[in-house]
Amino acid sequence: MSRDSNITKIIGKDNLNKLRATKCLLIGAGGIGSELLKDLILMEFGEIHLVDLDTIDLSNLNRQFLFRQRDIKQPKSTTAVKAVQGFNNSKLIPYEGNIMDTTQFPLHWFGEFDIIFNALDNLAARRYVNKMSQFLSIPLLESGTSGFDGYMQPIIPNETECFDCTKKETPKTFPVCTIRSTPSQPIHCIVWAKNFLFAQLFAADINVDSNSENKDWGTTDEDEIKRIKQETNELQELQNIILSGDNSLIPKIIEKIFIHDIEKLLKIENLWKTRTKPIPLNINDIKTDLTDRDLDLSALWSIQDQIQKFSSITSKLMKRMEEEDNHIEFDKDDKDTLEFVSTAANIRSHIFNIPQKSVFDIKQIAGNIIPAIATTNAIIAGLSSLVSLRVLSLLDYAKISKPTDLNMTFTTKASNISQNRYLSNPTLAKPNCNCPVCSKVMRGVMNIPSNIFKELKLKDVINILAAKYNFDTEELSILDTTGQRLLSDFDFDSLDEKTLEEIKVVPGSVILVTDETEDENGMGLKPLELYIEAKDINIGKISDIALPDLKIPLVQMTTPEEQNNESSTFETAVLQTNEVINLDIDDDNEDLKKRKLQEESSNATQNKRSKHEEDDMEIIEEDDIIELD
Ligand SMILES: Nc1ncnc2c1ncn2[C@@H]1O[C@H](COP(=O)(O)OP(=O)(O)OP(=O)(O)O)[C@@H](O)[C@H]1O
Ligand SMILES: [Zn+2]
Repeated sequence: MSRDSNITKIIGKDNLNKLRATKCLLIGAGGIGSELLKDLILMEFGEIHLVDLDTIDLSNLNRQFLFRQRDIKQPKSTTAVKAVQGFNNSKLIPYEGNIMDTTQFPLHWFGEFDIIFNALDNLAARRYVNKMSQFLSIPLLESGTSGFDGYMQPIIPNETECFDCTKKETPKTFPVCTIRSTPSQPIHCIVWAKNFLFAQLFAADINVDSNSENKDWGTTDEDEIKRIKQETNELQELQNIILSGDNSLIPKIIEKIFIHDIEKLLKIENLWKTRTKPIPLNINDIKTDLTDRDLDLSALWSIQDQIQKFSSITSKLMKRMEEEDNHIEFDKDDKDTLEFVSTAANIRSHIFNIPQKSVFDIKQIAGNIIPAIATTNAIIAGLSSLVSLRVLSLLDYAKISKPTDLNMTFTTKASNISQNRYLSNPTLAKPNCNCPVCSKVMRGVMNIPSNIFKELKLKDVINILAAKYNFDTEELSILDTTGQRLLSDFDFDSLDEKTLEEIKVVPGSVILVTDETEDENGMGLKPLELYIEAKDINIGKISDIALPDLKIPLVQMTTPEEQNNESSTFETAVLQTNEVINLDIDDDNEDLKKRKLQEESSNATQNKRSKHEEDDMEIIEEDDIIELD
């Protein structure tokens, strides 16, 4: 039986030829990406371009089956391509790089592909690729897994909902005061050990900004804020001990953080009115024994063992600081850094009467890991590759009459829909009319000759845009959505005389152009989002700038209720105008926190990163990072 007989049976000879002429982009060569690469090769896609920014880690080998021990530290994309050469008929092109790097991957590069597969592990890159697919109207197959959970969503620009049509959970954050003063769960102590103590002592360039007046401390208690600031300064002194390399000073570190700091905390009586008071370590428990002992990483150690291990690991890390340029990053796979964070967290837990955790458990939490399951990756990648045949209209017996006939898939557990089946696969929804990425704006590419970025002024751009789209220059607001900066509006024109180079509008920037003019019915022109591209011509002129030919429709700018609420006094009317402008800016920018996206209860993908409560402890899932403020 020939290699392609199965795929020929499924899609037919003609369609196989079309597939062989199809060029696809696969982003991510990790868990899902390895599976997808194998699937796409076996299906015989014509060209597969594979992008990944990372190198191979030991912890990848259990599921990223294309990699072997000898490949550790090698780039994922090139290694994956080498691994499949033996059974490959497709043209494979690997790239080492960040897909968001506009120099390596400019917009027109994305434009070469017929279809894009996302096999990523973070929100920022997923959102970015979603935007690129929207700008260029290229179908995107989005996917993700977390343990036994997973989802796969085809996105057909302008026809079906995009990745940003539903609100995604933002990273979990903890108030500073919980972490620094009143921990009550193991995770609080782990965050303290990793993000404050370890970062301060070993990652020398991480500067905790203790004096920032605008910082949200999570408390208004002046004494407590003062204490946190002072403690931060003292931590810097501890860093000097680490840098001195003198391990006879290790007991001083222990005394400071596990006795003196706790005693200071106890003096803030307000904190302990409703909480159990912490009990500082006993000075007699602090002994200098720097022997490096092997302890069971999945067991709970006694407090004496924790203190002993903390001392010996600190001594080891002090030595490494000399060898590693005074800078060590926390890495869950670096046993020394993991054991430092584990012992520091557990000693703090002991002091605050919080259950301790094994090093193994802390590795999961501090590394934000839900163990990845190879089978889930295989299922999701399989569905993604299979559905791509329907997206490309190559599956004659399952033809679609419209893109919303396509199905997405998610695991039932991730959606809470029904407990009786593993997968749910509803058809796709239409774009959410409030989506800041796919619905609320028109979109296009502005091509500017590369030589004129240093002479083209923002004012010139405003005039060019106004002439092309009939905008009112007096009412135009321009926002750099990449950097979240207002560049110009009716009462802010100080950048108008600056050149694009000066205001850092560069190839790859995305600007949002809004004409604030409204007619008596609250209607105005739909905002326009423009991707800035550099045109490589010899000596380009302003007249060589190319803008998309778009007919910009009128949309409702102010709702009738907002109009009715308009105040009669001048002062409040001005306030309201400002408010409307701010809301517009927020609305049209996915990353600003005040998004007013309506949550679509029918769509379950938003629940896909559920939060487990386990042993009174929160486990932070895949994309979540622990942020402190
Ligand atoms: N901006 C990006 N550009 C290119 N590749 C990216 C980008 N962001 C993430 N990736 C890649 O996407 C892949 C995601 O794979 P996966 O979820 O299996 O993560 P992993 O890092 O391999 O494993 P784990 O995080 O579970 O240890 C990774 O190989 C990662 O390097
Ligand atoms: Zn959308």
